[in-house]
Amino acid sequence: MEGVDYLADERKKAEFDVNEMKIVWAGSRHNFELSDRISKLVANDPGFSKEGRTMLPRKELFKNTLRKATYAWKRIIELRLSEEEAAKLRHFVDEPAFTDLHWGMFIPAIKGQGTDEQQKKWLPLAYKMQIIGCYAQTELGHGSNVQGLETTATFDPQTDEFVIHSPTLTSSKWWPGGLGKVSTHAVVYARLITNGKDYGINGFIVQLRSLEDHKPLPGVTVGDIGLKFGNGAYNTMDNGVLRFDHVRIPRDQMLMRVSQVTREGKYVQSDVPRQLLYGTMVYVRQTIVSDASNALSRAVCIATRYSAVRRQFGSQNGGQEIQVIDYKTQQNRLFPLLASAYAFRFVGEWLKWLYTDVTQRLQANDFSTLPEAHACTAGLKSLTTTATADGIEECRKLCGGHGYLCSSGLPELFAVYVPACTYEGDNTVLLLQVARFLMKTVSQLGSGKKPVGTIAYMGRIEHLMQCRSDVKQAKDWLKPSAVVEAFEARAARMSVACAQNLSKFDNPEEGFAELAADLAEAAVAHCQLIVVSKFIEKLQQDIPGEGVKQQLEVLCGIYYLFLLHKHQGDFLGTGYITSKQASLANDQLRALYSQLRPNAISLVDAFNYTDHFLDSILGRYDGNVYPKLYEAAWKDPLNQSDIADGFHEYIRPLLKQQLRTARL
Ligand SMILES: CCCCCCCC/C=C\CCCCCC(=O)SCCNC(=O)CCNC(=O)[C@H](O)C(C)(C)COP(=O)(O)OP(=O)(O)OC[C@H]1O[C@@H](n2cnc3c(N)ncnc32)[C@H](O)[C@@H]1OP(=O)(O)O
Ligand SMILES: Cc1cc2nc3c(=O)[nH]c(=O)nc-3n(C[C@H](O)[C@H](O)[C@H](O)COP(=O)(O)OP(=O)(O)OC[C@H]3O[C@@H](n4cnc5c(N)ncnc54)[C@H](O)[C@@H]3O)c2cc1C
Repeated sequence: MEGVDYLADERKKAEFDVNEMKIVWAGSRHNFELSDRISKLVANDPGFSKEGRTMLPRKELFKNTLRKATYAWKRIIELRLSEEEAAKLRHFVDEPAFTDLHWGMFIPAIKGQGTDEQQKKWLPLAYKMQIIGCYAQTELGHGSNVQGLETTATFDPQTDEFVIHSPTLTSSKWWPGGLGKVSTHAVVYARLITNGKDYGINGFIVQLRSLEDHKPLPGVTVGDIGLKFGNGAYNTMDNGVLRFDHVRIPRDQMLMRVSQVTREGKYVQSDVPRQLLYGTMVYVRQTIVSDASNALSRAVCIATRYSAVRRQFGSQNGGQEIQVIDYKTQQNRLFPLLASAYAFRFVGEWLKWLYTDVTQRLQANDFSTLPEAHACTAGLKSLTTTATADGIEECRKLCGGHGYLCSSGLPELFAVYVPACTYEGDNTVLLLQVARFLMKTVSQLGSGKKPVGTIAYMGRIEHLMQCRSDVKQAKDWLKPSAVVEAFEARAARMSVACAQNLSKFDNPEEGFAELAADLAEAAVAHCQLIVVSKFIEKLQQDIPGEGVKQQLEVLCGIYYLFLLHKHQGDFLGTGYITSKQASLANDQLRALYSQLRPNAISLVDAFNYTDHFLDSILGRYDGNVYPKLYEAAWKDPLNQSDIADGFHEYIRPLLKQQLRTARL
């Protein structure tokens, strides 16, 4: 029945002020009002309808995305939206498109690596979308190993130009989003060669297509790399292939903030570290961490609402069956994901602060916090995207059979999200970067260099190596100091154990390769410590709203106790806790599930998602699942006629043959 709220009883159970929680989730009242206004604007505009998206063949799907992206731009101009509002609008349109890379990577690359003059020339064109750009780094042969890229940019002093060339098949650019069919320009990463010497990778702005007829320019071969995982999903994006045959660009199209080539062809390295060339990746990894909470909360919202609607078994005296959300096994799979969504939200907020801080320092030529920023963005990108991708899939399973339907919204969400574990740095490769940072920190202990920031705990290494948990009863696990020390001791001990094992190798690189799996685990322990600490720090702030802080405390407890339970081996193996204390942690975790249960629906309502954004019958705000599932089935193209296309060609002859066989 339309207009009935099937989840109303659940909503009445809430023990906190949901409107205040919406503000905590959004980060501020301003952010809440912005998201609320723009998400409704998008939801109410038929131009942004998602109807039938998963059924479209690739060409139509892609054209539909072009239409939507252009329509979004039209609305942005008509409504005179600010940059912040425009970014929100693109977010709520909720369809991967070339504009993600134009705004999310092409522009940041020019801002981060271009000189003032280069920014003055290129940014206004990009801001008005008079040129459309992408980020062309990865090649067919190399993605993770950026130093192994093969595209060359050779300086020709005769003409004051660079010659961009793809010398091998494996040097073909491969994967850049927006490249295949749309971009007119790219920031291309290539080996800079001048006076016969190879100076390694640098970025270059290269025009790819005519601004008149969109044809590839002479010497440029460009196209789409083909269909990707999932129906619809990321196939709205034109990930591309690109080859250069001695394409010439003016010298001033080399991005010259980090290093320059003079008119005479002399290579000049400025006093900023070369690692700034990787700055766009640091920026995007930070945005990916913030985005993880968006994707996970969507899946959790769907699975939580559906778990309250769905009933199986346990009817007594003809009464209703049990809501599946009341099964402890369902809670043990679902509630830690709900808690993780909140945890990732807060660590994302903190990472944004860290990124802003490091950017301001870089502008003042203070490069001291860059290694930590790199380790934090790489590690948290890896941790949050892995947990989110796995979490979305778990939510699909939590919805039983109906979760497998595209109309649940979960298959598409998973297909769109899962490449986040690979793009912007493969998650294992990124963990190994964190491990290098940890090993460097351990090796410098005792040298007088005091570890600071997220690694400050290593400064208390002697204590952390020998302390023991003093938890005596389950509720002791609610003390923040007990928890932080447990996660610090585990991370410190795992790092020190790796460092000790590494010291047994004559060649440190050989040791690093041999111990890589242990090192990656130590990196995970360090990153989990960051997330737990930032959640606990959040709770130390003044949080208004009746019951809001209490709910966040429950979520925080579930987040760390679930991790403690899942990684019990680490905590027990490093000798910080006893098996009795591990069991008490589990008792406390179960108690927290019971406290969370009446608030579960309101905690997902606090995400403030419109039904348009969720795009899920199982996650509908009103819980009116069954009639809508039934209705949706009849919209499938297969149901346009009672008799299937192909009946006369295939089914009928088959039936006839069976008839003949039966008569034999
Ligand atoms: C507002 C809207 C936002 C919307 C969001 C926009 C985004 C849209 C979303 C999705 C679309 C999809 C986008 C996907 C785009 C891409 O995938 S682009 C391609 C990304 N590629 C990678 O991430 C490659 C991964 N590889 C690397 O990062 C590195 O090459 C490596 C770190 C693995 C290199 O290893 P290695 O060769 O050992 O390093 P070196 O180059 O020798 O450098 C060593 C030193 O440099 C330090 N370092 C490394 N990376 C960084 C960095 N990023 N920043 C700072 N420092 C770095 C490293 O720690 C070493 O330092 P030490 O020498 O001091 O130890
Ligand atoms: C949807 C999508 C969009 C993308 N968009 C862009 C874009 O816009 N622009 C762009 O330039 N690129 C883009 N990429 C490319 C992406 O950045 C790379 O695919 C990514 O960096 C991983 O590199 P790779 O493919 O070389 O993986 P590989 O490095 O080949 O990884 C293969 C396997 O080897 C392992 N491995 C590799 N090196 C090591 C090591 N040192 N130690 C241990 N294990 C290792 C990995 O863990 C992985 O399991 C995109 C990719 C995808 C999937």
